Amino acid sequence: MSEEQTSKGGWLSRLRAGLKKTSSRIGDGLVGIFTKRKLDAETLEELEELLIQADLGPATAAKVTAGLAKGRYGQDLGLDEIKALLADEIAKILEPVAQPLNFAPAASGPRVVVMVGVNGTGKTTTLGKLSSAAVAQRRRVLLAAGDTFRAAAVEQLEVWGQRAGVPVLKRETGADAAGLAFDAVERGRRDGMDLVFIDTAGRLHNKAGLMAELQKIVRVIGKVDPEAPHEIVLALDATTGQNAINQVETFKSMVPLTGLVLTKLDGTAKGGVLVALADRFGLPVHAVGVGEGIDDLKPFEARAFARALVGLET
Ligand SMILES: Nc1nc2c(ncn2[C@@H]2O[C@H](COP(=O)(O)OP(=O)(O)OP(=O)(O)O)[C@@H](O)[C@H]2O)c(=O)[nH]1
Repeated sequence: MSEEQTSKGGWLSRLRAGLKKTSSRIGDGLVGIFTKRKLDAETLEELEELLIQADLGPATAAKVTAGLAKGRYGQDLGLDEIKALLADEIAKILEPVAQPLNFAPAASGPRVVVMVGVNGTGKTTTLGKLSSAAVAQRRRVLLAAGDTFRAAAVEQLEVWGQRAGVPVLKRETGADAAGLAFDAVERGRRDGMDLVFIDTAGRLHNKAGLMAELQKIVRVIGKVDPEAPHEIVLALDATTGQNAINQVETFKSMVPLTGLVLTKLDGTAKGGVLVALADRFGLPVHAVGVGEGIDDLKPFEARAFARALVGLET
């Protein structure tokens, strides 16, 4: 087995292990619904309810159930067939959004990526992991510690910078985050970086304060490079389940989001929320986090995720 296959196998088994709580919930539910029963109105209703409980949300659960039932009404299907059909329906929703973050520089200069999200969703960790992945692809990365409010957040980003082997631009606690972002983009251009990753604070005194700060960061970056920021990525914590939907709505109303990352998929029973997010917003899902380590973030793969979600082996 090649090194890539080994690491991919490792990654897939970690994804499966991470999604175990979600997949057990779905798998056990399916056993209860389909053992010795046909695909009829009652079983389909129970399936839809199960998918809602697994955080797919009502609209997506209805869509998946209808897709699965189409042309199969009244049939007697085995459990593995049901799982495979379910995975196919889910993969159909996920495929269009499975788009890895582009690590190539933009035509206008370094690709500027601003990471936004509520406190503790994994912004800093994700940027550390993304930096490491980009370095592995021989990209030159600059990290900017835009959460200037918390000294601990800056320190944490510095630790990640050391681990990934990339420089970290920081300022004293309380410094203007937009000013720091401006400097980071300028320095990134001057130093010939491929990527400038900008961390931001998740919570200010209130929503209006956060909105003003994020909008200022975006505006100021645009003064250095009118095309920037090229990406505004929202980090979402999968353990919050349906609340992730509200977070997308909130951040979308503040800044033009270009993509999502979903963290903490390890050990949550709410992994199905990713399907709801994909269906509802259609925003690219760049990566999923399945642990706290540097290698625990991988480009999101629709089919592998869908099959792991329903508890299929491969
Ligand atoms: N289990 C698990 N933990 C994660 C994952 N991603 C991040 N974490 C942990 O979640 C916690 C919060 O992550 P941070 O990266 O500090 O989150 P943040 O959004 O930057 O938070 P603030 O700095 O408070 O704004 C840390 O303890 C991380 O190790 C993941 O995929 N799985």
